[in-house]
Amino acid sequence: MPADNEPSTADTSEAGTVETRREPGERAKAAVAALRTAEQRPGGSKPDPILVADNVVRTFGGLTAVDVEHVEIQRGAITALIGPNGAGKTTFFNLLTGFDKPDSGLWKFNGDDISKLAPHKVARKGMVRTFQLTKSLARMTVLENLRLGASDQKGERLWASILPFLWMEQEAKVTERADELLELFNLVRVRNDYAGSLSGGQRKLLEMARALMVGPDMVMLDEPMAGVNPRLRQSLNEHIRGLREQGMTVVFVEHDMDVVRDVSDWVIVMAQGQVVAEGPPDEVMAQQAVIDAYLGAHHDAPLTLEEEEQQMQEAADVIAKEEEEEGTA
Ligand SMILES: Nc1ncnc2c1ncn2[C@@H]1O[C@H](COP(=O)(O)OP(=O)(O)OP(=O)(O)O)[C@@H](O)[C@H]1O
Repeated sequence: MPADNEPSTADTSEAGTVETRREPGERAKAAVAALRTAEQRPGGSKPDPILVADNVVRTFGGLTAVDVEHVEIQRGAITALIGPNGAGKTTFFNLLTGFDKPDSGLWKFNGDDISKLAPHKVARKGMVRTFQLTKSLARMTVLENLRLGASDQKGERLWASILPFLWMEQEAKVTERADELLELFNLVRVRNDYAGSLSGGQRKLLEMARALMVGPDMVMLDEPMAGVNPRLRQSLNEHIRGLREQGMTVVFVEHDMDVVRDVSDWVIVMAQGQVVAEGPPDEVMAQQAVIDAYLGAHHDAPLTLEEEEQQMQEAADVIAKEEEEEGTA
């Protein structure tokens, strides 16, 4: 966990374990408080940035999907990345986490240049992401999915072949960590169920839990609420805040402005590949230019997963009815 990676003043204090446990939460409060003094302009500097990106450009043929001159992410805070469809948010996520290659650009995480690293190496540095459409493997159990999330931690094939006892110890630790996360995300009951049998919301929780298997410093969530029913949304919100309380930095892409207002400490607005506004949620969302750019482009927003599922169900019902009528004709 990040709390273990970072220097802890409480470890050397006389306050003992209670103080040690409380410390990440206090660090989170300090990080959020420090943001109040941050510059409210695109590319503005942050008091304690964990990620700094410069001149990140990605083109697809003639289309410039991302053209970010400079952006900084405050350590220990929750930053929302918003913007109309096609603004470049997911592409920017893909670039930062090594899932796509830029035309140009340099970004540093915890001071290290990670701009040319493959995704698993980025994860080892402490930066992990989840995907807009969940990537959990349907034919594997929930526990197996989690264990897979840790598979980049060590060269386990090497351990397995040379030092089977150490490998088994590592395996036991991975399962222990998985069980902790199952508890935290209320997934204990479905531990041995196939991931494919989970609801949309439970899959989002699994995806988030899987990202945490490597003990990251920063988590990037791509549309964590998409396809999640309203009942589970509140619980997901709390989980996102919980990541901050544990000392993690969170960046998330979200279209639902209520969620953004509710969860984020800072908002970065992208449009046409560029960062066009930054600031605390209420201030940013009150800007007319942001409202126009955002709402204007949402008239033709794609369907949510729920809407898509509903449409598919309706289509299936129509087909079934037609087949039934053909059969009786
Ligand atoms: N692999 C690709 N090939 C060609 N064009 C792409 C590719 N990936 C993204 N794009 C284009 O780049 C632009 C930015 O897309 P991106 O998915 O990053 O936007 P976004 O802000 O995440 O949108 P949304 O909110 O709809 O997810 C869009 O015009 C998109 O069509």
